[in-house]
Amino acid sequence: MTESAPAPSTSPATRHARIHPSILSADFVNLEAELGRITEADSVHVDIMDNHFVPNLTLGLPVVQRIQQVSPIPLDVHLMIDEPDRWAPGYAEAGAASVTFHAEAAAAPVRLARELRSLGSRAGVALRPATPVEPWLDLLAEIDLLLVMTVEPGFGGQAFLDVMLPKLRRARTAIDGSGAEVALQVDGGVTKETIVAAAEAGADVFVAGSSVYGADDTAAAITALREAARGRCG
Ligand SMILES: O=C(CO)[C@@H](O)[C@H](O)COP(=O)(O)O
Ligand SMILES: [Fe+2]
Repeated sequence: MTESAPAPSTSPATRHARIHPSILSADFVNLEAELGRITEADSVHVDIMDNHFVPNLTLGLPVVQRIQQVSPIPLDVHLMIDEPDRWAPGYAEAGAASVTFHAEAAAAPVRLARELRSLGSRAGVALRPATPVEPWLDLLAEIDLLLVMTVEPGFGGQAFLDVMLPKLRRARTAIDGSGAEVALQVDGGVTKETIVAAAEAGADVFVAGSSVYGADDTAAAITALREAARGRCG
């Protein structure tokens, strides 16, 4: 593992909110400076979109390799791409702390998760809003992160889908019951208001794009998110 942030905990007593700003809302022409605005964060969330799995195109492996070289904080890569079985291992080889692929796109998710772990990354599985979590609850031992999308993937700046809260609660109950160390991440529409309900539903890792990069004081925005979630995770 390359991540220096604390490992996720399944104990409510020790679980704490981790804030992962998404550079999807950053200025892509000034990425190094934009990374310097989020040094308070636990990880930087990097959204990879291929214009096939989602109707948007962002950046790819060469840019992530370069970000990895200059980033002061670990990389949390979110792959919104077809054929993750083929492409995801490259991001682990680049040194990403975690690599998350979509359940809907993976041909052999368990094999892929094992490969990512063998390359030194945490392995994450992401679920679109309409994808049930139940099939994954028997596979928690095979993954390190479960991402419950709280918007349809593809774009920043959308509203948080609070209809995802029951799914988060079911995932939290299963994670706690499994004994597996699996982080429960939410991504999409996270603000200092919506983070409260997400944390109370059991999420402990929070991706925030526009609510961090849209703020003049990004450090204060990160702190406000962490404070809003504090004591509510689990
Ligand atoms: O994966 C995605 C969008 O598909 C996200 O990571 C967005 O970047 C979140 O942006 P906000 O909803 O926080 O603005
Ligand atoms: Fe994302």
